[in-house]
Amino acid sequence: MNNPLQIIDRDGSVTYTTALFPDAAAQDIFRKLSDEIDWQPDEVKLFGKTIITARKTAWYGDKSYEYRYSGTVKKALPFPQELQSIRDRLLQETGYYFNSCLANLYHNGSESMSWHSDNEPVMDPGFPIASLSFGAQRRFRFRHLGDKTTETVLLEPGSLLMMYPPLQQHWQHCLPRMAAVREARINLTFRRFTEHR
Ligand SMILES: O=C(O)CCC(=O)C(=O)O
Ligand SMILES: [Fe+2]
Repeated sequence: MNNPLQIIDRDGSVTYTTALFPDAAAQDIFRKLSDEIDWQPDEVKLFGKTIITARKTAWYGDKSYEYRYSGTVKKALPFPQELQSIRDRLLQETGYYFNSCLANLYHNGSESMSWHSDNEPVMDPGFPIASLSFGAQRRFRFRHLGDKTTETVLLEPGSLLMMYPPLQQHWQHCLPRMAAVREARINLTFRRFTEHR
């Protein structure tokens, strides 16, 4: 693993590490996750209409946590084998034990994720979010809510992006479209769900 690069260092912090998983390992993980994850289209409610996204997602957790967003409720599935071993590796590398994971599948560069912060009340605000990338390389952007400063990072396959608190209170992020990208990308965001409510 290479040394982490500091992307943001105010109002929270972001570090980026290339090759947490080297090329061959990252490709192997991509194949396994393609098969293993229970990919489902996402339902997003916008202005009272339900929109089915092309991007697919799946949500995993230690317990069947319920996660409400955009007018829908999701129940976490138990961690499958490959995802479990990736979580073990993250614990070993970062010292953080993540009890949930949201997986995203972007079939090509036409699929994206718009500006948002991951500040849902059910997520532990004192815990970082770990984001892993496999498959196609995509740009990732941050925008400060106050002064609108932006930062851009290219997310390479096998890389690890760590977002530390209180980043989600001050910055938004997005995954823009990249029309030229033909290949699929898998993203895993490991999070800490609050158990006591
Ligand atoms: O695909 C990505 O890199 C980001 C996904 C994301 O921001 C999220 O799931 O909250
Ligand atoms: Fe996010």
